[in-house]
Amino acid sequence: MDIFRKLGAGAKFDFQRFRQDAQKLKIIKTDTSHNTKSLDFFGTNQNESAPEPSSVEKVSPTTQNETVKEPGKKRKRKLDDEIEDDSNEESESDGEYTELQLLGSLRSDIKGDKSNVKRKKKKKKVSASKLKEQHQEKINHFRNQHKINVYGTDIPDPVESFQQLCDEHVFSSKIIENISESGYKAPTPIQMQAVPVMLAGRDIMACAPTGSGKTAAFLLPILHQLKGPRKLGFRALVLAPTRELAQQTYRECLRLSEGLGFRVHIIEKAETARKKFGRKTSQKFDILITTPNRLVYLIQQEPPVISLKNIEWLVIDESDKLFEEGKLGFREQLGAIYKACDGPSVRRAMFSATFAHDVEEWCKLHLDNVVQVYIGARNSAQNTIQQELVFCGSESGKLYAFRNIIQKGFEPPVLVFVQSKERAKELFHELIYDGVNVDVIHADRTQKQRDNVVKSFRSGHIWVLICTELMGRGIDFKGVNLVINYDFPNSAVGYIHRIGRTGRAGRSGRAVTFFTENDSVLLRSIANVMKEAGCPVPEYMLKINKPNKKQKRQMSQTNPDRKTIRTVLKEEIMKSRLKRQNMNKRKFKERQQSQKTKTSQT
Ligand SMILES: Nc1ncnc2c1ncn2[C@@H]1O[C@H](COP(=O)(O)OP(=O)(O)OP(=O)(O)O)[C@@H](O)[C@H]1O
Repeated sequence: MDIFRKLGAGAKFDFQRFRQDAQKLKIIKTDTSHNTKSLDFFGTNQNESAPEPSSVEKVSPTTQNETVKEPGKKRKRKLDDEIEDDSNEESESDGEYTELQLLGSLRSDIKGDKSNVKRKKKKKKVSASKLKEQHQEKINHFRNQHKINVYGTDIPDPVESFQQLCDEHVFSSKIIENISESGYKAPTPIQMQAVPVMLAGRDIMACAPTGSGKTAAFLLPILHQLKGPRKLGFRALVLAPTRELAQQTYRECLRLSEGLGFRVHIIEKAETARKKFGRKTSQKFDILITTPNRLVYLIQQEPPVISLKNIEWLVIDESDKLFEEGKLGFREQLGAIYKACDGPSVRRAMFSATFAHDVEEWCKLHLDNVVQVYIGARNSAQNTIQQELVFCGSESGKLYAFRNIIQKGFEPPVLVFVQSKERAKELFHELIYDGVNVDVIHADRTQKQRDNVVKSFRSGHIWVLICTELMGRGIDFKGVNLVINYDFPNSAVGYIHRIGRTGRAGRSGRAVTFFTENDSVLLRSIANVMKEAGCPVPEYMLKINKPNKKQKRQMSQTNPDRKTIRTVLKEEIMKSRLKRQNMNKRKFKERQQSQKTKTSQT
C-alpha cells in the first residue's frame, strides 16, 4: 500500500517521536548502529530532519544500507515494486523487517497495518494448521485404504511408491534399480509404512500377514542407511529362527544390495566360522544374517570371534518364534545377542506375521519410543488363502483322504506338514510307494541334503515336499498352490504360519487341514482363524469349549500320540473287521445270558 500518496506532500515529520512510537510498536529494528543518516533515502546527510514525505519508503534489511536516489518515474515504479515485494515478504517473513512511516494520523495506519500483519499471521497460522489437518486426513485415509494401523508418537508418513523413496529419502538409483529388477512394482503395505519408520531411525514392531514382503521392508532402509561398505565390522544384524530362512534372507539381501559394494555374510557353520574368523576378518563385513544359536556360539568364545559393538540395526525376524522359551525356543540366545548389541546408535526392528501378547508387551517396555505397525487384523491368516478342514475319522483315514486329493488331481507344488520327522519319513515311504514325485525335509537330514531338497522343490523337480515345523515359518517357495496339514498344527499361530507358505505376494492359494476327534481341543481356535479370514466354518466348531491354559501349553510343547502312518492292507482290514464282529457277538451272548439269569432269579 503506498501510504505516501495518501498523506500528500508537506506533512511535518517528527522523526524522534516516530522512533519512540515505532519502537513501542516494535515495528522497527532497534539497531543503534543505524543513525538517522542511514535512513535517509536520498543519499544526503540530514540530521534528525525527516526527508520530504513523498521520498520516505519502506526499507527492507536488504536495501537498508543502499543509498536510494530521488525516485524518477522509473525509480518510483521500482520502489512500488519493492513495496509490493516487501509487503509480500512481510506477510511471509516473521518480521526481521524495518518499516519507516510518517507519524501523526499514521498511528492508526500503523495499528491498521499491525492488525493486518496480525490478521495475516493469524490466517497463516490458521491456514498452516488447516493444511496440517488436511494432510493428516489424507495420510489417515491412505493408511485405512491399505489397512495400515500404527501406534506410537510422531509416526513418519507412509510412502506410496518406491520412487518416493528416491524423491523424499534420496535412495540411490541403484537400490531403486535392484527393487525393479526384483519385480517389485509397488511397495506392499508393510513396506509403505515400515520403511519410512526405520529411515527415521525409530525402533519398530511390525506385524503383517505371511507373504507380504516383510523381508524387503527391513532390508531396504538398512541398505540405505548404511550408505556403503565400511571397514567397521558388522553394522546390521538379521536374526532368523532357521538356517533355511537365514539363507533365503541372505539371498534377498544380495539381490537388493547388488552393485552397492556391501559385504553381506551368513554364518554357514559356527565351528568353521570360529576358525576362519578373527577380529580382523570380521571387520571387513557390513551385514550379518544368521540364526541365534550360531551367533551366540561365536560371541561367547573368549575372546569373542565377532564384535557387535558397531551394530546400528538389530532385526529380529519371526520375532515371536525367537522369543519362545523352552528347548524349541531361542529366548536365551536372543537375550545374549541383544545385550551384545550395545553400541550407542543401535536400533531394533521386530518383524513377524504373528505377535503373542507377551512379546508385544516386552517390545513396548524395552524398545525405545517404539512404533508399532500392524497390517490388517492382528494375528490373522492371509486372506488370499482358501482354507478347508477335512474330518478323516481316524489316523488311517488321513492316508485315504490324502490319496483322494491326489486322485482328484492337484496342482503342484504342494507342501505337506506333519508333526515330527518320524512321521515325515513314514508318510514319505507311503507316497513313494504310490509313485508320487515327493521328497522330505527334516532336522535329521544333513544340511547338504536339506539344501538339495529345497533347490529341487524350488526348481520344480519335486512336486510334493513333506516337512515339519522347520519349514513352517518364513520360507518363501514361489507359487506353492496347496498346503496340506496332514497332522493338525499344535497352535493357531503355527497354523497361520504353515498355511502362509501359500497365497504369497498377492497370489491365491489353498490350505487343507486333516483332523480327527483327537484334534478337537484346538479345533475352535483354527476355526476362528478361518472365520476371521472370511472362510466358511461349521457353526458347531465355534461352539467347542476353548482349551484351557494347561491344555494349550501342553500342546505347544509336546506332540499328541498318533498311530503310525502306514497303509492298512485289505486283509488286515478284513481281519480287524472279523475280530470286531466276533467281539460284538460274544458281548451280545453275554448280555443275553445275564438277562436269563436275572429272569430265573425273579
Ligand atoms: N513390493 C513387492 N512387490 C511384489 N512382490 C514382493 C514385494 N516385496 C516382496 N515381494 C515378494 O513377496 C514374497 C514374500 O516376501 P517375504 O518372504 O518377505 O514375505 P514375509 O512377509 O516375510 O512372509 P513370512 O511372514 O512368511 O515370512 C517374496 O517372494 C518376495 O520376493
